[in-house]
Amino acid sequence: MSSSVPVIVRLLASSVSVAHRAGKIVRDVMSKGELGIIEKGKDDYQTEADRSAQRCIIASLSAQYPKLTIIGEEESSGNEGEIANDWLVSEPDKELLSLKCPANLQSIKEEDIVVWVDPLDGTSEYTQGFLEHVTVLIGISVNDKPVAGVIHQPYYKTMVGSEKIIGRTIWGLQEAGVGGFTPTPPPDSLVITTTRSHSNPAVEKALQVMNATQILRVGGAGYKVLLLLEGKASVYVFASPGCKKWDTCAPEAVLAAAGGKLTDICGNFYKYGSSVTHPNKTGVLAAVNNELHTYALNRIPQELKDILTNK
Ligand SMILES: Nc1ncnc2c1ncn2[C@@H]1O[C@H](COP(=O)(O)O)[C@@H](OP(=O)(O)O)[C@H]1O
Ligand SMILES: [Mg+2]
Ligand SMILES: [Mg+2]
Ligand SMILES: [Mg+2]
Repeated sequence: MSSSVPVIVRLLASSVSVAHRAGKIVRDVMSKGELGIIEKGKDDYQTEADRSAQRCIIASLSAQYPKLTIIGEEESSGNEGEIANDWLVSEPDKELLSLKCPANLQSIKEEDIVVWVDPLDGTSEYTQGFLEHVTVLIGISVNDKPVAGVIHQPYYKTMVGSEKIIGRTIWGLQEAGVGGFTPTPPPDSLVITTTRSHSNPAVEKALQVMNATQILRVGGAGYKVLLLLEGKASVYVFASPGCKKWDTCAPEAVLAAAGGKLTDICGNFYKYGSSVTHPNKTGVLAAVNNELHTYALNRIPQELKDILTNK
């Protein structure tokens, strides 16, 4: 049956299942307590959870979709050996298989798709115990544009009767919409979200000029976009390089499917083709709708935009 489902929809359904599995790996590494932290650069860490979750996601997706281009945040050491069988996920999420595929994506082939994987977004927060901020991100792009994405939150708790369910998976597909959560309108006053662990004077300058009633400093691009989707903040501002394509691909896709917009701080969209450079050098500006995006864009001083674009 699934072969009659367009590849974009199948891939999204598979990504939902595999993100769920990767989330369990993230929790298991934490409960074992051996994080295996490696410092990749200044304020830039990798743990056993980042490495293992990425292996699970890439092995599972490439086994089922061998012609995809998959780009993951973590470098592979090349001598990791066989992957555990229970890390290989092959069942797509059944409900998502019935999603209506937008007409322009129906005949897209595997080889036309670039997948951006952030196995653990919010690593600083993970190591410091801010576990709600942690997400697993799988972004699906076609012709440079994020068209679908998954944001999985491994530590989100829901009560179903007296039973506690851990983890949730939010997804979005261009034109088809979003799922896995209840979209909520933005707050009445301007609430901004930004980095918790990577601030600098340019980031602070861009926040000062916004005239916000509240600033929520949280970890991860995925979690910040979740705050937008759930009506806790209306704008995400990060006037600094540091985020990469794997940080923004899935969040941009889900936010766009919900009616929002994610660009750089000059208002330009990033491109997600296989040959682009990884850093989002000109920062991140995201909002729940076009009006708030334009408001924030106009407030950012030209001087800051010039610094980030090296003018
Ligand atoms: N100055 C910087 N150096 C390295 N990574 C940065 C960075 N600024 C942002 N990032 C990356 O962008 C993501 C969101 O950052 P933040 O939480 O500060 O908003 C994080 O992804 P990872 O946790 O997946 O590495 C973080 O590492
Ligand atoms: Mg990282
Ligand atoms: Mg990240
Ligand atoms: Mg990461």
